[in-house]
Amino acid sequence: MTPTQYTRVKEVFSEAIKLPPRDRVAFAQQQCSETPEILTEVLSLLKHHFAGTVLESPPSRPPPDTIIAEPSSPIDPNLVLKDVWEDNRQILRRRLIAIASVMAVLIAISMVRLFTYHNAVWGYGGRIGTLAVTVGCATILVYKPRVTLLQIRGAEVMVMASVGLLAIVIVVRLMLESAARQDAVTLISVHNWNFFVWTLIILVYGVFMPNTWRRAATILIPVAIIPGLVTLLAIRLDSRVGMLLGQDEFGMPLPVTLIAAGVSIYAAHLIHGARLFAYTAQRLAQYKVKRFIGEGGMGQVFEAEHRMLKRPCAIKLIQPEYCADDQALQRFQCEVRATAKLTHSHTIEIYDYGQTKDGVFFFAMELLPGMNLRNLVDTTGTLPAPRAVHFLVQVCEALCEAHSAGMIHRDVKPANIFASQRGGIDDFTKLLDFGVVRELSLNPQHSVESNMVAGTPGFMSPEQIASPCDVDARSDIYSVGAVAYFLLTGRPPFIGDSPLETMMAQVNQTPDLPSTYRDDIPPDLQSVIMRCLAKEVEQRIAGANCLLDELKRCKCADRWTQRDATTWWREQAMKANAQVPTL
Ligand SMILES: Nc1ncnc2c1ncn2[C@@H]1O[C@H](COP(=O)(O)OP(=O)(O)OP(=O)(O)O)[C@@H](O)[C@H]1O
Repeated sequence: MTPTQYTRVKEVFSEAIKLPPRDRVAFAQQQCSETPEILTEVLSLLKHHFAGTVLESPPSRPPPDTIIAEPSSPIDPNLVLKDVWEDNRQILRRRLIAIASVMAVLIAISMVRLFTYHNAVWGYGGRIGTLAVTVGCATILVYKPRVTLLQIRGAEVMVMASVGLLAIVIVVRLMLESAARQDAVTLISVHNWNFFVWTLIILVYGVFMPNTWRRAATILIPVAIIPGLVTLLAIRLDSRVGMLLGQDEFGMPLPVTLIAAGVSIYAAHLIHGARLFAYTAQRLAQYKVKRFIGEGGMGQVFEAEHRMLKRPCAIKLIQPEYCADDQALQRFQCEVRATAKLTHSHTIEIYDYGQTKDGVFFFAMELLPGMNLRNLVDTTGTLPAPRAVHFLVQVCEALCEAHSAGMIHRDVKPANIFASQRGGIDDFTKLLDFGVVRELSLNPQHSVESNMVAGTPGFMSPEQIASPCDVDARSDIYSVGAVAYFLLTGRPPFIGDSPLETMMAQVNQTPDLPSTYRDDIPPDLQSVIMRCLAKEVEQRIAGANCLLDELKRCKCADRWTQRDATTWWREQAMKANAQVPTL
């Protein structure tokens, strides 16, 4: 189906569900009498709607001033997913068609040159093969707009690998021929050309293909090594290559391809950021996007302001690459709906959410001044016990509400707890990122995440790893214990060489006492933390309410006062100001 057809499906479905149930099918049939594929899609959605499996309309709090382009239409998450997948797949598809076509033209030109100037026939086999691959991939992509993302990535690998292989074969062959003729001048220029062409490929790929810097690095660093390997291969096949190359007065070329890879990775990072910024600014018409705050596992966060209300806010949107992943989108929607149901002052407040006409899903939340507890510990070191308890108490208060509403956070970790300054109160804590939350009331069959290991290894409970279907509120208690451990010692209870090793340790090993790493930890607080970290859920502190009581009973509770907090934040501000260079 084309994007236009999906838009039509959405329109008919949105209109149909405004009618009484008995009239909906007839309405859809009448609207789509000439387009059976649209009718099938609409009827299928209506069927699910009857069966109650379409996700319910969120949220209970606050009634968001939704900025969907057509406010009267209800959001249908199924259609959002389809729109977004379609959008991103099409961008990648079009780019690859362009790349494959350019490659095909270049190969065709080289074939003509080969024939005209050298009258040679030896190079045709490889060129014809590569031409077939590039033209074949481009043709399939042109005539099959519904290819999956995986198929597009497969085509990308085929095009790049075939062209790369052709280039390697040509260069090695030319080098060996030059060596056999003792032609140092040609050999050196082929060698330099080889580096030049790969440098060009790396730069073009970095600028042209939309990538995060990580993905660009994964692809481009190995590619940057190829020309060096090609030279080594030629030397290995004929030692005269090495001797003749030694005559190059300027010596081996600088590792230009590695430099180009570095530049490309940086460019990919800048372009990615700029693209996102423009993407956000252009699509979120009711918001003025001010600056990029940061990026998490699946979304970017921007500081913005509502144009009419002039209210500052933070906007989170799903990364375009993740739009191809239905589970990521469902997680994103789940986060908004779950968070919007909670009203506690220590839970982040959602102002607004929606999707734009072209399918970008986002939500606006309160903008928090301050920093998350991960950054707090990383920049200023471990916390005094009273301050750690001060934060933990507020986290437990937020969790009490979530748990009593049947929600488990499942990703309580320092990066998801914000130490902010709200309403004149310093160290006011906010719990964020209900991204992997699971609503207990949901039928597990309908819960997208229930059967998956989700969370952050250093702070996950053993049962979250061993039997993700069976987690209950006590899993969050374990994570709060791990957060407490981190705040006091600067490290989570287990650190493995890999995420898997950390998860295995969560399941099988007993953590060291926090006092192993720091000797001023109050014994009563240490005992609470260790009971949170019990492997057996039955031996763990039973719930957020109980943990709240236990924390409040610790001798150091209430020893961190507002005055302490204000002094701390003032000192931080002074330090930050002192670091600003004066002219
Ligand atoms: N409401 C907000 N106000 C100010 N900064 C925020 C807000 N929400 C998130 N941030 C910051 O934006 C950055 C990205 O946040 P995000 O929640 O996307 O990722 P994360 O929590 O670091 O990672 P992950 O989502 O993978 O767990 C973080 O530095 C976070 O502290």
